[in-house]
Amino acid sequence: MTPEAQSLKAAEICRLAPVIPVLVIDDLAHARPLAEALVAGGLPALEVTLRTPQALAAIRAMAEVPGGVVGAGTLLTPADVKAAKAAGATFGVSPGATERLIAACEDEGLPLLPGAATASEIMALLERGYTVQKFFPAEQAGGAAYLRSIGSPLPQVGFCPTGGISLKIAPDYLALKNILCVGGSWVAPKEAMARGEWETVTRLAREAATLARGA
Ligand SMILES: O=C(O)C(=O)C[C@H](O)[C@H](O)COP(=O)(O)O
Repeated sequence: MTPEAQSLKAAEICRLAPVIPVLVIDDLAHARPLAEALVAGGLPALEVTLRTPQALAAIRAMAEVPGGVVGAGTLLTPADVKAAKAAGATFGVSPGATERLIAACEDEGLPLLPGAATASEIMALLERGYTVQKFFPAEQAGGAAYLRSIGSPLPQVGFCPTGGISLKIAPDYLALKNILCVGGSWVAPKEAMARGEWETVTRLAREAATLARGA
C-alpha cells in the first residue's frame, strides 16, 4: 500500500465520526458489548490500544460487530503491525512514527495514522507521503491553538489530535480546518465498563457523535 493510499484510507476512517474512541480493554468480556454500545451511539471507528494482554483478542471480538471499523492503537513495532492485522484490525494508530513501523504497515496493507507532535515530525511524515496524521499528546503538546498555528505553513496536513481531549474541549479542535476528527478515551469510562453500564457508553458516544465539525 502506498503512503498516498494509506492517507486516503486514514482520512476516510477519520471522517466516519467526529470522535474515535481510544479503548484500553482490561477484560475480554467487555470487548463485544463495548463495541456494540459505541457503534449504537454513532461512533463506528474504534481504536483498541495494544496495551493490555487482552487487546488482540478484543480486536478479534470487536471486528465481528456489525457496523464497527476496528483499529489497533499503540502500534510500536513491525511485530505489533503483523499481530494487529492478523487479529482483524483494519487500521493502525501509533503515538509517533518510525521508518520500520511505517514500512511494516505499507507492506502489510494496514492503513496507518502515524503520530507527530512537532513541525519537523509533521514535515518528515509529509515528505514520506503521509497527509493524515495523529497529533499526540494533543493537549500537552500545545492543544488546539498549536494546531491552528501549524495549519498556516502546513495546511495540507489533516490531523486527528489525541491525548487529554474531553467532550468539553473537543469543539475547540473540531472547529479548525485542519482537523478531521479527535481521539479520546472519555466515551468509555473504566467505571462504567467495570459495572457493565453499556447504556452510559452509548449515551456518551451519542453526545460525541453529534459534535459539530467546522471544516
Ligand atoms: O496508545 C496510544 O496509541 C496513544 O497514543 C495514547 C492515546 O491516544 C491516549 O492515551 C488517549 O487517551 P486520553 O488522553 O485519555 O483521551
